[in-house]
Amino acid sequence: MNTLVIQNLNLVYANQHQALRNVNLEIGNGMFGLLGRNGAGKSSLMKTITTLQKPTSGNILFNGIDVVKNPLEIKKHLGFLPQDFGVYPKVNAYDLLHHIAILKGIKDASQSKNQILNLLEKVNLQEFSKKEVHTFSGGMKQRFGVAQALLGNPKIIIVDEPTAGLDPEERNRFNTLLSEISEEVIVVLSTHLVEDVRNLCSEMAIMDQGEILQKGKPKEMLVQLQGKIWSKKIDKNELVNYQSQYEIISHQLIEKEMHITVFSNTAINGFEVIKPSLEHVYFHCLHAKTLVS
Ligand SMILES: Nc1ncnc2c1ncn2[C@@H]1O[C@H](COP(=O)(O)OP(=O)(O)OP(=O)(O)O)[C@@H](O)[C@H]1O
Repeated sequence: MNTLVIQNLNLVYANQHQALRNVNLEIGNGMFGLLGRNGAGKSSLMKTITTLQKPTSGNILFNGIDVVKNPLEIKKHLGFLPQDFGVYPKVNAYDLLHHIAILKGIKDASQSKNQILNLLEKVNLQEFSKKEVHTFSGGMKQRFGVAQALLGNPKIIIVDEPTAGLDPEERNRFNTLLSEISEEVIVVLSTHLVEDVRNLCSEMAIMDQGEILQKGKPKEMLVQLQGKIWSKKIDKNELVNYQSQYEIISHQLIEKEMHITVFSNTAINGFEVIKPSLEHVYFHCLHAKTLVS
């Protein structure tokens, strides 16, 4: 079992913007979802875990070793799929993986060749090994990104917003691949898509303005909202009125009719109770934060 322990992590950028505020997390093998809107601090946390940048204070322990002091300890076990995965133009998939294998310290030529061929098969790109990577579709590039992240048999894989820009079919294929590889390694998935977390992750954290607002198992978070989510169809002109009275966690126009979803510990006249979803957990969590601050 691998472990990633993050303790009291703070990050203040040179312009004095505090991107991480006292972050504490414990992550084991499997898929961990880090959910937050744009600017929440997810990439800042990912880059700090991968040691691309140093935190202002706090600790990161990978399998018990302090990686801020010993960055190599995580780097040699790390696969990283960053948000903007740049590729060199005019280089085919096989050659680019070969180049990355050398950068990762895989020196043995036959070992490198075997790994590359296996990985191309795993991500279903074996037919395209001689095709230039910059000509790949978005989904193919992301799968190529997974292949490069898996080179060298990492114990921890960090993926930052991996499904942005993928069509639904590519997203499904990509997500299936991620969940297959997560059984024996840690996969940290940063995303603003609740759906990806719901489908894939057994543990999650919700982040906003550099802080972890809530963490745990999605299933348990859903149980906590049982019997507290209420829905009603209203006239859209009444929305402001309802907003002043209730904690509206979402409103949606469905076939020109306004449906509101409200958090309430007790029954509300005229509303029907509905089954909580992870979207409700997320929006309630963000809303509760706005009420406190
Ligand atoms: N190098 C930097 N210097 C100063 N501020 C930064 C730097 N990088 C990020 N920020 C700021 O820190 C905050 C968190 O950014 P970060 O990229 O970590 O968020 P995010 O959750 O990954 O969002 P996104 O999905 O949009 O990338 C933002 O307000 C951003 O503008």
